[in-house]
Amino acid sequence: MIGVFGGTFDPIHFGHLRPALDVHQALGLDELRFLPLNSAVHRAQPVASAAQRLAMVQAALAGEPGLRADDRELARAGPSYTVDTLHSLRQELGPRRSICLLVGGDTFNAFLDWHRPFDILALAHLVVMQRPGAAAPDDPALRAELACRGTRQLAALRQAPAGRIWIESVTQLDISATRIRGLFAAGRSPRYLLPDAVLELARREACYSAQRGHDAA
Ligand SMILES: Nc1ncnc2c1ncn2[C@@H]1O[C@H](COP(=O)(O)OP(=O)(O)OP(=O)(O)O)[C@@H](O)[C@H]1O
Ligand SMILES: O=C(O)c1ccc[n+]([C@@H]2O[C@H](COP(=O)([O-])O)[C@@H](O)[C@H]2O)c1
Repeated sequence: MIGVFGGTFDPIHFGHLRPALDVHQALGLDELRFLPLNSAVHRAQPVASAAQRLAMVQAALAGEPGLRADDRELARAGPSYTVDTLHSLRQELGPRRSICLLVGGDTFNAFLDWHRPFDILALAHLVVMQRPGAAAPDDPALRAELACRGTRQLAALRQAPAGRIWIESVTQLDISATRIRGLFAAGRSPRYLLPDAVLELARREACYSAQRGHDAA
């Protein structure tokens, strides 16, 4: 099984990395790929450049077997729709391999508003990185999908290439990229919220200096 974790990663931080490693280990994934988006379809555009965000993801994953960066969204012009990314991955991996799309709990709650969500579910399983003890989603349509597609059997994820929903309780770290950019912009250190190698790269490249930050507090 292959895991796919898309994000803005502006910058990548421990709130992405630890839950993703929890999922990697819990599901016994062969590989987990991190895909920085190019052009966001649902939020403000990133502050750091595509090359900088990719370099930060690569620095964060260096030396961790089974985790790697995948730059296919950056190589594709136009909006980074997840359905297009999964089509591209299917071409690479073939129709039978299980693909697990990792999403944070908050992101999952808005999943039915994504571009062609049911095509996404035809291409991949959804793995929701949930806060331990979190409530079920509010949206009745999403609850209905969860009721029929949800599984606690790993074999169900392995047997079908796509279409199931798995909820995984993960380490909860109250860290966001917005807060990290805010600390940079305020001239304060975000150390211990993200890997040192990412921090050094962000400093060296001045990715989030006060002048560049859109959302500096
Ligand atoms: N602390 C966290 N714990 C668990 N999941 C997270 C955490 N932060 C982000 N995620 C999830 O990681 C994915 C990518 O998130 P993203 O790159 O937008 O990071 P972010 O910190 O939320 O960024 P920003 O603050 O710029 O919105 C999303 O599915 C999101 O739900
Ligand atoms: O394809 C879509 O319609 C879509 C809508 C919202 C979010 N996504 C993807 O979800 C991932 C997490 O988004 P974000 O904003 O939390 O970084 C990222 O890979 C986005 O491209 C995708």
